[in-house]
Amino acid sequence: MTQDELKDAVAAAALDEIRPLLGRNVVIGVGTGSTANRFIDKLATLRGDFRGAVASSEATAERLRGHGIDVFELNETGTLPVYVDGADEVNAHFHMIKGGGAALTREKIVAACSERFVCIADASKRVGRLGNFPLPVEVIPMARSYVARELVRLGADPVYREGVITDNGNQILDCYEFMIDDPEAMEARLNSIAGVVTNGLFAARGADVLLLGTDQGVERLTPSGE
Ligand SMILES: O=C(CO)[C@H](O)[C@H](O)COP(=O)(O)O
Repeated sequence: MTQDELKDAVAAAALDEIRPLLGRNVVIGVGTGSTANRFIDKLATLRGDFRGAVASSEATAERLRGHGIDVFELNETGTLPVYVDGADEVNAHFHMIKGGGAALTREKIVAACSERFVCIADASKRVGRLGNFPLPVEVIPMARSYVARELVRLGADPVYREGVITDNGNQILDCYEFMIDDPEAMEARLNSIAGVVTNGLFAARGADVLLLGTDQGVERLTPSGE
């Protein structure tokens, strides 16, 4: 199967995963990226079965609205039952690198506010150790050079993602050559650098369900193996 077919398969599986959670008053969290987009397109078929969605990016909000799905501000909704999103890498502990699409901050906020994180990913995203994919760090623009120097001190090779402004008006440094042995500790360490808004490690709050697209079908995996 092609990578696009695998993305389609996990998007369809996510629909089955969330269907029992839906209801007239239910608002769900929706992520960003090409896999999430496929999920959004399929979600449109369930439009009458739930109230609407909180989007993790302006692009996602626009796509949802394009399908006639109501988009809510997170401040209006309280805790969400489920958040569905892709990942750039995911390890055996369901820790992830995210933010390839520069939406990491809002993704982390919506994930934090959701009872369950359903990660949808094709098999190429599964890794033993996080870090082959360059780790994105969102920074306040005036702090970019300072944060880059701090990242070098930590062993990374940060590269400014030129021309990209996040939905929050900030900039992105992508950390190359940065293999991560302890994702939780590194997530906290990076967040302690002045000027860092968020980093793309989702470890303190990883995925609760991983729907992994493989040539043999979609595997449904949970940290406990249930
Ligand atoms: O974190 C993200 C966007 O900020 C995406 O979830 C991640 O980049 C995966 O994207 P795709 O589904 O296109 O491979």
